Amino acid sequence: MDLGIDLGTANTVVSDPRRGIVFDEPSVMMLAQGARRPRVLAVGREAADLLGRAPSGFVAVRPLHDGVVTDLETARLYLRAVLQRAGRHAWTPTRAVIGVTADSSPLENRALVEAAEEAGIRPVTALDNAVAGAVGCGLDPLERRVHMVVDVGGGTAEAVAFCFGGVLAHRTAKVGGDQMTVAVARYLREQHQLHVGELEAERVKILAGAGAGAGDSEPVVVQGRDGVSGRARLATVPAAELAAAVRPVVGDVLRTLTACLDDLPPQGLADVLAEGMLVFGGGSLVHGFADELERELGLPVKLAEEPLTCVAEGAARALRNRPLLAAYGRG
Ligand SMILES: Nc1ncnc2c1ncn2[C@@H]1O[C@H](COP(=O)(O)OP(=O)(O)OP(=O)(O)O)[C@@H](O)[C@H]1O
Repeated sequence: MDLGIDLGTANTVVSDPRRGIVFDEPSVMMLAQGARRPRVLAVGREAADLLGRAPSGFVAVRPLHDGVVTDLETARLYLRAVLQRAGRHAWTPTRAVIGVTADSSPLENRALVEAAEEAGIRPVTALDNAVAGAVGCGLDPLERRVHMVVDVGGGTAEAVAFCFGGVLAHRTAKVGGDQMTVAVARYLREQHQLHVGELEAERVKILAGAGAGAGDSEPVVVQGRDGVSGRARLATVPAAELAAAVRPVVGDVLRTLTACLDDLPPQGLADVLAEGMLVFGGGSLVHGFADELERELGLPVKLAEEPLTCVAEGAARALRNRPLLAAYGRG
């Protein structure tokens, strides 16, 4: 079995070149703390549904923190449970490419590869999320022309420029979709005197993004608690207002992109100015994101067709591209 794995801080996506996307759920698992070793009770969406209502003795754990594995045993248990849910039997020989962040260290990559090997995957190759996403969108990272891609995840945004088998420049901002959620909640509190929880703020942010094609003033109905009376209340907020609320976070991403562009040699910059940049990851779906980048940077910005799954799809496709893995593989 061949698999491409995008093990993100927020979501895990697994792609099988023959069957398509076989797992696409939140990166969380619920464990029962047994006398000897922890037992996996639920993984992905089922585990996320238990958050905040798990009985005592159950603990929710995430396999990654800030994009890297911090506990080998947790990562191994998690990957094994995900593979089982993805339809892999314990005896099925499985090889995989797993996405990693561009600024992860060799030690951090080694930890992820080891966890995957212990979960029964062999061989495992780590590949930059940016390169995998580019492959998933049909770009060829081995050609001589420089491509630049931007992956906006939950807690980080990464800009990477590459060509001919090597990375020319990469920059990371420690902000992403989760900071946009926080910005939406703060905006509603300050401008509409409406207190909303994190889940409602995220729902509203996603809904506003989904209406992006329907015009700037498509309103979104928000449910919260009135800041003065404390009673439940609804508010109707135009999507454009929510785009304005997340603009400071988009500004942080923009500064990172500008720095990455500044790092490029003149001919590389010329390639990017002519071709534009490709954006993907959940955070890139927020209302007005690609338009704002295009306006501020003055170059074409293209949103991936499948921004949430292109990294896993590209990783799966890369498995059959030996020259690509030889050039960009990281462990
Ligand atoms: N349609 C949408 N509109 C706006 N934001 C969205 C949408 N879908 C997902 N997001 C946001 O995208 C973020 C998660 O993105 P993604 O799944 O790419 O992250 P990840 O790869 O797991 O994280 P990381 O790259 O930080 O490890 C969350 O903040 C989520 O709220």
